[in-house]
Amino acid sequence: MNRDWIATARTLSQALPYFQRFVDATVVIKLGGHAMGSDEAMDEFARDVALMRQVGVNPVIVHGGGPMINKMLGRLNIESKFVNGKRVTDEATMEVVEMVLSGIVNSDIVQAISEQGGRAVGVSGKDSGLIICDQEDPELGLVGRPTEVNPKLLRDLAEKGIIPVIAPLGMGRNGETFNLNGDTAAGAIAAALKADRLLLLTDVAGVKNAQGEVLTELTAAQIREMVADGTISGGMIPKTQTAVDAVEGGVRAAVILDGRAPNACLLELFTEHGAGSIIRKG
Ligand SMILES: Nc1ncnc2c1ncn2[C@@H]1O[C@H](COP(=O)(O)OP(=O)(O)O)[C@@H](O)[C@H]1O
Ligand SMILES: CC(=O)N[C@@H](CCC(=O)OP(=O)(O)O)C(=O)O
Repeated sequence: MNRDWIATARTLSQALPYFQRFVDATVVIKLGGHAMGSDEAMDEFARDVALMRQVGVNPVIVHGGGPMINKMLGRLNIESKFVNGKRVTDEATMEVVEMVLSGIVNSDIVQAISEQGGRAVGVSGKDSGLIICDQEDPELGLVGRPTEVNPKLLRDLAEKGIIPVIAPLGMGRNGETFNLNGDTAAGAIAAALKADRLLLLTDVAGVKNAQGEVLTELTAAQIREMVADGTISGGMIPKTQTAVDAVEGGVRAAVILDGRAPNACLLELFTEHGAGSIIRKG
């Protein structure tokens, strides 16, 4: 018999204890815009998500789309400005953000999962009171800070085997639409669901120290120091902050990993190897 088939059967057999460990587990996956490099990467991600559902995991997808928003704002000659990894969002920018996140990125992910045989439904944090926000900081304009998350919709979907795909938007108390950083939205949802894992998929192998080495385990105290001394900067600031808030909010563990690596989610969940930087309650 072809040796490759033997290896495949063996791999499946070795995954059994991991499949058993994660049956009924809730795994919130944040797919960053930079991790959605190509159609092939998207298809592979979608296949991994469909497989997770097939073996009894409840995946909940929260996506970003920063690079796609930048591109559309560029086409419309609207300037992009970021403060500590968050987009300064005026009304014109908010319209474009909502259009790109809900209208393009969200539906692309839903379609990709459906093509792999998964049942996915696209929503935003504005649907069914999922994410209620206050303004985070007047300097950032219409950027929200989640104050209340109502995960009932997500539980109902999970019960029916449906995979929610969530655009990071929030609703203000007066009906305003807020732009949320994708990591922030994923962390708030993971905490509300008391998820077993929060996987933050990005375009680096993990959190790097000043020497450029990936740290496989990190504590909240280490992260605070690395943000203060500038070792962690830009988009990695909300990402690490999210990981800390999530584990302090009841998520078992958060992992920052390279979403462009082949089968990144499967590697992390179903093999001994693991991947990226893990943050546990410390
Ligand atoms: N200490 C660090 N370790 C790893 N990446 C870092 C660090 N500090 C800053 N970064 C930057 O953070 C980026 C990831 O954040 P971001 O671009 O917002 O990703 P995403 O679009 O996936 O949310 C990396 O590409 C890297 O340039
Ligand atoms: C407030 C804020 O910054 N919102 C983000 C939402 C998208 C996002 O988070 O995209 P990535 O995960 O791909 O970076 C933005 O406007 O770019």
